[in-house]
Amino acid sequence: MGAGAWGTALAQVLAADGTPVRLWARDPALVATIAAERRNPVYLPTAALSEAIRPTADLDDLAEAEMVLVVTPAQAMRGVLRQLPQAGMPLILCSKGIEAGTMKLLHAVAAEEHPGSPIAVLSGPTFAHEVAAGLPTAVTLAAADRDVAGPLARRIKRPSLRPYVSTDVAGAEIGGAVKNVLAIACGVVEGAGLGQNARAAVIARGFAEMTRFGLARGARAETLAGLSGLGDLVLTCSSTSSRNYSLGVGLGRGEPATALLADRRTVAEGAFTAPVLHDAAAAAGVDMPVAEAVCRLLGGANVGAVIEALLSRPLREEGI
Ligand SMILES: NC(=O)C1=CN([C@@H]2O[C@H](COP(=O)(O)OP(=O)(O)OC[C@H]3O[C@@H](n4cnc5c(N)ncnc54)[C@H](OP(=O)(O)O)[C@@H]3O)[C@@H](O)[C@H]2O)C=CC1
Ligand SMILES: O=C(CO)COP(=O)(O)O
Repeated sequence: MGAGAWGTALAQVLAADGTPVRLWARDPALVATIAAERRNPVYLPTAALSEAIRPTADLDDLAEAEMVLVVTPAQAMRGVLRQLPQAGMPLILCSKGIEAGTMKLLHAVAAEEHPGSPIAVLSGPTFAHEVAAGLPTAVTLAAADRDVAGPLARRIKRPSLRPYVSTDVAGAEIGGAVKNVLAIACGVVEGAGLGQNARAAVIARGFAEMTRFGLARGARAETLAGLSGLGDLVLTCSSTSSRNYSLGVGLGRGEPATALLADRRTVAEGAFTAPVLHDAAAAAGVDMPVAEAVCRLLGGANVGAVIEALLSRPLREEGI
C-alpha cells in the first residue's frame, strides 16, 4: 500500500522470485503508467519492475492478500488504513513517523483502525533504490508476539533482504522516526559547513536523545542500538541519498524551509516528525536539544543563532 519509492522497492524485492505482489497507488494515472512501462517514473525511475507486480488503484484488490505492507507517508496512514477492507490479514508497517495530534506510534494507529489484524513493523537502514537493485539489506521486523514476527520474517526474507526478528515494536518505530529528524540536523551541519567533527557529534548526541526518548516511551536500549535505530541513523546522517539529510543541507545553507518543502514531491518525514517529537518529548519530560534545534530551523529561525544556542548550553556529563 503506497507506490512511492519505498513501497515500489519493497514490491520489487518481494516479487523478484516471482511472488505475486499487488502494488496500490492512490493515483490511477501512476498505476496505468507502472502497468504499461514496468517502471515508476515518479518515485523510483531507475528500477525495471518485475512482471509479478500488478499495480492497482483499488484497495478492495488487497482484500485477499496474504499480508499487506503499509508504506504511505506516516501522516497519511490512518486515512488509508480506514479505507482498506477489514480482512484480518497481517499488516506490516514500513513508514517512519509519529502521528501528529495524537502523538501515537503507527502500530497504535493501525491497531485502532484494524483491531482484527496482527501488526508488525519493518524498519532499518534501507535506501529504496538499493533495495530495488537487489543490494544486501538487513532490517528489523518487530511484532509484539514472536509467533507473528517469526513467520512474517520467514515469508519476506529474500537472498538480498535479511530480516532480524524483534518483539520491541515501540523501539523499532522510535528509531526510524527520530533518525529522520537527526538526519536533517546532520544535513544542516553539511549545508552550514560545520565540518565532520560536528557531524559525528550530532550523530552521537542525537543517538543519546533517541535513546532517552525511546526509553521513556517503553523501547528497549538494544533495539535503539540496532538496525532500526543506530543503523538507520548512521545511513541517513551520512548520505545525500537521504531526503531528510538533503532537506537539512538546504536549511544549513540558509534556504527557507517553506521553499525547500514546497519544491519537493517526495516525503521528508523528519519535517513532519520534528514538531510532533518536540511535543512528545515535552510530554515525556525528555530533553532533546538537537531535535529542538531542527524544529526551530523548520520554523524559520536563523541557522547561526540556532547553532550558537546549541553550543552555549550549560556543560553536562556525557551519557544518556
Ligand atoms: N524511500 C526510502 O528509502 C524509505 C522510506 N521509508 C518510509 O516509507 C514511507 C513512504 O516513503 P517513500 O515511499 O519514500 O515516499 P515517496 O515520497 O517516495 O512517495 C510517497 C507516496 O505516498 C503517497 N501519498 C502521499 N500522500 C498520500 C496520502 N494522503 N494518501 C495516500 N498516499 C499518499 C504518494 O502518492 P501521490 O503520488 O499520489 O502523492 C506516493 O506514492 C515514509 O514514511 C518513509 O519514511 C522507509 C524506509 C526507506
Ligand atoms: O529511511 C530511509 C532509509 O532507511 C530513507 O531516508 P530518507 O527518508 O531520509 O530518504
